[in-house]
Amino acid sequence: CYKIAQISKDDNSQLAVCRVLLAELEAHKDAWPFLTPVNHKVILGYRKVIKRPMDFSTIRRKLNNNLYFSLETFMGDVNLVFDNCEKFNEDDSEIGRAGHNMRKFFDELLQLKK
Ligand SMILES: Cn1cc(C(=O)NCCN2CCCC2)ccc1=O
Repeated sequence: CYKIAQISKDDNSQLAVCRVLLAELEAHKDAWPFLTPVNHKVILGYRKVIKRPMDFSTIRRKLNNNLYFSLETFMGDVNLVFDNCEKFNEDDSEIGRAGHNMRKFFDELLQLKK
């Protein structure tokens, strides 16, 4: 029984870390391109180019619906946001730079939480 309790406690503490990390990402000044899903009706070509769209509001919903089982699965979706951004935007563009800044910020957050 103790072992089962121990596993679930770790998951809960890991998920608590995910909530803190997501709140810090959402609060960053360069988070604006990533707060809501990219509107592919407005951003031409996005649906064709980006096979797995992801954004912070979707991550928030998945976290609230208990769809992340570990810090690793949460990190997979956060990195997907930044990988999509690099694929679709020039590095030397406002959104491209925001994506690089946010990825650096996230990597630094993870170092602190270790
Ligand atoms: C991540 N990403 C975002 C966009 C974008 O334009 N987002 C809308 C941003 N607007 C700001 C106020 C309302 C919405 C385009 C390409 C892309 O890769």
